[in-house]
Amino acid sequence: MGRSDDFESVIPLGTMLIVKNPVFKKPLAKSTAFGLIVENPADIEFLSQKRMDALFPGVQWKSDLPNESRALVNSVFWEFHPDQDDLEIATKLKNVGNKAFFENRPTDAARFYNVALEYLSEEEITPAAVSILLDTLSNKAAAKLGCFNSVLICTGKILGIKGDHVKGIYRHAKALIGLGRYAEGGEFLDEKLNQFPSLGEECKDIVSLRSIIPELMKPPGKEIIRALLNPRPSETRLPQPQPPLPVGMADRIAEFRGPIQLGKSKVCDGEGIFASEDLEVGTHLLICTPFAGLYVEAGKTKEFTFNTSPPEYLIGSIANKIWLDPQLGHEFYSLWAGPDLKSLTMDNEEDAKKMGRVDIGRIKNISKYNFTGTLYNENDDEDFISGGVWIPSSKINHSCIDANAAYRPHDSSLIMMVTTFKKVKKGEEIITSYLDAFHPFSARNFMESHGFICKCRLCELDRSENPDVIVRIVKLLKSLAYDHATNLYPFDLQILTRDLITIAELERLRAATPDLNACMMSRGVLTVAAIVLMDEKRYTECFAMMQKIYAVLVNIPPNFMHHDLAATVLVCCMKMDKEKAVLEKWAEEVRKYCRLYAGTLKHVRVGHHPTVPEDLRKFGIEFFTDDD
Ligand SMILES: C[S@@+](CC[C@H](N)C(=O)[O-])C[C@H]1O[C@@H](n2cnc3c(N)ncnc32)[C@H](O)[C@@H]1O
Repeated sequence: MGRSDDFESVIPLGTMLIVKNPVFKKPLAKSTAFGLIVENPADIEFLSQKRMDALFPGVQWKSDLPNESRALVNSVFWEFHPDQDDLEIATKLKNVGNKAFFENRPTDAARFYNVALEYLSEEEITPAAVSILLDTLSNKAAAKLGCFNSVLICTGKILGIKGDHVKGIYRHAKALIGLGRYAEGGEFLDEKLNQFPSLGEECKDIVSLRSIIPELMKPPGKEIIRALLNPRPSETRLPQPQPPLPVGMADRIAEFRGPIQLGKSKVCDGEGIFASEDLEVGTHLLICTPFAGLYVEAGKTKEFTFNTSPPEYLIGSIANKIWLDPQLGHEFYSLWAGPDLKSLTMDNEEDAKKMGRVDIGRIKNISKYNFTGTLYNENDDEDFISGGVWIPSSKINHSCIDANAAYRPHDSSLIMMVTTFKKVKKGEEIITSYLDAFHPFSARNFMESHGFICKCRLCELDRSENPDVIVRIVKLLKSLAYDHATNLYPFDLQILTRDLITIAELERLRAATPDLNACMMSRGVLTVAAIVLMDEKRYTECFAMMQKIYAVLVNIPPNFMHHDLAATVLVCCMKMDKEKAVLEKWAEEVRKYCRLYAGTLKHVRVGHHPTVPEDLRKFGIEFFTDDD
């Protein structure tokens, strides 16, 4: 719980703990101090002195602190005096709970509120205690971030005592909305607003919550899609996160499911997601919030990882969430838990029981095999951390080269969007790429990262390739002049000629399967094709090489390069005076990747060819269309 130098961040002296499976160890390998650790939050039960007295009357606990020790620790710990009454104690615990909540420790907050509630009997409650009980329940409801079923229990109690409790009404409606029960949330608010007409005046938040419900019931609009896709700033020395969503927008984004359904996967033994109708390019399939996620700003990652690591943090959040709201376990444990654990299903009675409990081993596996996000580098405080586990998108399987949909988690809001980047036929499986295809075969080790052997066309070809050819490809790629450390190309005609011969050999080595020639996407080849040949005005050669790059590129989920490479082909076509139909075709490719990657055609201004719209006008083509 909390920081050890802040006495109110730990539970007060005299609180009893029932601890199952405690272990005396260091919390992290790098920690200097040992502590009594439990991995599973469900293995600790906190009992107030009051509840202990009620459960075990007359029992004298030998472990009471000796006076000399008490004098030593008095400045650090806190406890209740014997002359304090229940209401005072409950109030103090509630306030400490609030403090924990504001310090972003919602689970600690929930524990303090639980102990506070032990001092507030709901049966024989005095009028003075009503307000503190309502406050505590209401704050506990707010602390249960994302644990909406438990929130409804708290708010149900509040509204049973006081039907017009403003925060209770607001949090009840928020929980119904969080559970996707939008219509019910709307009806509930209408009923309350009718019953208590002054409510709208007292709480503008209730009125604005009511007003966004119709929007939540529709597919997301363009403004939301653009904000979610808003790219990371380019041209910065350090990786920068995407711009944050406009204030208040996250509340207006609903969980969204496009025309998809679950089914038995065609690429693995488990489940997958399938198109339930023919899908166009750019169809949004999913918008969802993470079950557990983490965003840490650049510059704060060292401080964050002092006490924990990102995987440990996620495992802890998931465990706490299921502990606070066991019903959430039903959804979470339906995810793939790796080759060594049998998948659980609610259809099986034994499984169903297990799905309401905190099972740390299973949580660890599920977090590992279903994690999406930036990889965290322990030594780099200047990079941000963004990642998590999203339940709906976790059902999507992988192919290095034949993907048809892209994952796009927004860096700081952690809202995930999945969108098709190819046409998909009804009944076809939705496939994404967990890792880009242009990583060499040796780096695409899915056994290590995800517990499976990828059998996509590219992996099968790489696997069956003569080892000498693989060694040759690696050697050829290394010999290209592009310098990865400086991002520079040491231009000289002789060097370029040598590189062109090397690239021609790379092409020949995969001549039978040009769309599987992923080394055409390496930085060395891309720099020669898209920058050096273009600068040299050798458009015919540039166009020919870009065609080969494009054959690979179209099968890879769109990233920051796609629109710029399409624009390179388009510029070559203009320079070569190709017919208008060809220019139209490539202009449409540029538009497609601008929309897919950034959600707006204006993205054409970012990259090496910002004047494409003006250049196209000379050929009678308008780049910007009415729908942007
Ligand atoms: C994020 S889950 C995908 C959904 C999963 N198939 C399920 O049943 O819930 C990732 C797991 O799916 C399986 N998987 C995904 N793509 C695969 C592929 N191309 N070949 C074999 N297994 C794959 C692996 O077991 C992997 O660890």
